[in-house]
Amino acid sequence: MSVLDAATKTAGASTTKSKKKRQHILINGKLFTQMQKIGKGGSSDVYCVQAENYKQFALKRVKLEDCDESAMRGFKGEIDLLEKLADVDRVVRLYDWELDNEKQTLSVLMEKGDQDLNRILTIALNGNDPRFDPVKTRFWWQEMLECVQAVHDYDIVHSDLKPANFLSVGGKLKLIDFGIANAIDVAHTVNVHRDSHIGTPNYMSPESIMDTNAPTPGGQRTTNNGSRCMKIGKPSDVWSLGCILYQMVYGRPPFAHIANQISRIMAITNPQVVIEFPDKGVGGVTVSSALKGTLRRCLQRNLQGRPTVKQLLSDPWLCPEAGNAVAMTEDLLGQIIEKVYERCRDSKRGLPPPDEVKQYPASFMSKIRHMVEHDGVIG
Ligand SMILES: Nc1ncnc2c1ncn2[C@@H]1O[C@H](COP(=O)(O)OP(=O)(O)OP(=O)(O)O)[C@@H](O)[C@H]1O
Repeated sequence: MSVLDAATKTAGASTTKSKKKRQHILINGKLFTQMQKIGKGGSSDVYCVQAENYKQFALKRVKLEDCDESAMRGFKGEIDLLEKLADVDRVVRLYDWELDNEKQTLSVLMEKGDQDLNRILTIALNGNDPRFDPVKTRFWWQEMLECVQAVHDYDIVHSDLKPANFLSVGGKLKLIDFGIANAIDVAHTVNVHRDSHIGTPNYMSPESIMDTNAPTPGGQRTTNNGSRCMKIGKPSDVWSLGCILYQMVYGRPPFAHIANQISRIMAITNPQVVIEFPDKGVGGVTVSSALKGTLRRCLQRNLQGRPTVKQLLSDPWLCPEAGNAVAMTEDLLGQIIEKVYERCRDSKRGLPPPDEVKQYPASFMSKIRHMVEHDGVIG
């Protein structure tokens, strides 16, 4: 669209007819009043619309003019997925959709959310005195995990997890934008088409960046229509979740400090580039060992080593910690007592002197923290 077109479309130069068109929309015969624009994606605009009963919905309008066949398949795939997930509480509800061949638009009517997580994080991180808040972070982390677990239960990999794709609906997070998600087939790995409008690589896993157009040892190839495909599995979603958690803690995703996009992409896939996990988060707030452990495990380039979302939901970091304390299990306490008992029974060394005993608490605590941070297990 030319600058003039754009100016006359949005300025008062529109006719009554076009004004009416903008304000009232029919979707499969049902009338809606178009309100304000509430979001914008790479391929769509999202509006708040009101039904005749005053109920509000979100309407995603996708312009199909410049879409090729594979992009069309992608949009259709998204609708199929949303229909399949209609009863999943953690996925934004699809109410209706309509393809207008004449106007070349796809309209998708959905449950309306309040704001996306990107907006929530931007406000929190750009405020006057931004500080990493473990309580809020734990809340959002659990919410995100519940969302992703809900789709993983259906063997669906979202594959484009980023803060903007989590929507807060009445204080509860829900997933949106299944544009490049796909059902997982055998071996929990799928080749997923990713079209040309890739945005930021900040949340993309190393394996999703690698070009898998070359045949793999497993013999899987990508599409034969020349489109670029990637190998994606549930662990890719876990990496992306780790990037979002990292952003909440340290103020930016792990590779966002690398300004050049190509260098950033190369850093994500290069195992020599080590991810730093500083002891202090945004505003100098201490980052617990358990949290660093969770981050480390999600952000492993070796995807087999990453925890599942189910494991993350019972991860030590989600268990409340008080200050410098660590979570204790019966098994772990048993191991500690046994170690002390063995030491006391060592006739060659004799009973431990008081100075040695005084060091036990600090020494055991540091070992437990190391176990939590590096192995994600206690006991
Ligand atoms: N149901 C909804 N309720 C409220 N806001 C929404 C809703 N769906 C989308 N949005 C807003 O619109 C933005 C874009 O939506 P969406 O991610 O679905 O579009 P897209 O064109 O598929 O984007 P992308 O370029 O990420 O593929 C979202 O980040 C969100 O802010």
